[in-house]
Amino acid sequence: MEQAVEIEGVSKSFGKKEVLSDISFLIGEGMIYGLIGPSGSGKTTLVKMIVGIAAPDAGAIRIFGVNVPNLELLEKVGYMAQADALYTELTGKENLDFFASLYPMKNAARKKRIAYAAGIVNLTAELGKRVSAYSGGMKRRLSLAIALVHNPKLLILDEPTVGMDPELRLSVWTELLHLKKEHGKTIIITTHVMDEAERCDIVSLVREGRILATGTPTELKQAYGAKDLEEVFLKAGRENR
Ligand SMILES: Nc1ncnc2c1ncn2[C@@H]1O[C@H](COP(=O)(O)OP(=O)(O)OP(=O)(O)O)[C@@H](O)[C@H]1O
Repeated sequence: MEQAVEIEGVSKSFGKKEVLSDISFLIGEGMIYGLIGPSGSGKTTLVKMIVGIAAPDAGAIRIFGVNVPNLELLEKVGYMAQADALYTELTGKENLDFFASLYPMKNAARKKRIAYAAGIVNLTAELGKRVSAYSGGMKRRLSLAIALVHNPKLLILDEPTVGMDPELRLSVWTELLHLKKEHGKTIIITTHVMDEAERCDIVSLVREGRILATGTPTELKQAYGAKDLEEVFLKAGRENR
């Protein structure tokens, strides 16, 4: 299997506080890879370094064999940050148009991608409204559509379903699974929600800047004799104290 992402010995400190400590792992192409961990464990910092918007103090990250950061990767990566970066005075459609225009796409293709991305997050009917009138969940949905709009090979989603109702969460997950299965996309997702972690092919449990354990949800549950990933997390955490 080709590696979509290679992370080698990555560390990061803010001042005296080490928030990531010698992290290494590989993400195979076509995987849904979950980074699971409590608030403050370092998931967002790690994700920002994979995207190339923060630099590690030590170590290296490669995406599709290319060292991060590299402009060549912009087209290949879709990133949904935890805080929505939207133009609130513009409509949803104008936001999508703007972000899509940053990538080389013909007009007709751009329109098609915008319609597709808006449909996935069930925002088609609201695209004409200004974002300042959107709810928190709608903003999250628009951010996800923006991450998808240029048809990237690698999607990096930082807590994408926060603020979404269960029905929409389910439909987003259905679409993520479809993107993986039918289009071979690689998806990295951070979450606190354990039933979302269960849907990932591989999960890494992150705590205090370290990876406690990595495996398929089934492997992890077997290895720790646990009934669910929550229990795996608790047991792995105790072992590492
Ligand atoms: N720019 C920064 N300056 C100083 N400290 C930071 C900065 N960014 C993150 N941190 C610290 O790094 C640690 C890890 O934060 P990070 O946001 O990566 O965690 P997280 O696992 O994504 O948490 P959450 O799920 O709440 O977003 C925290 O202690 C945080 O306070």
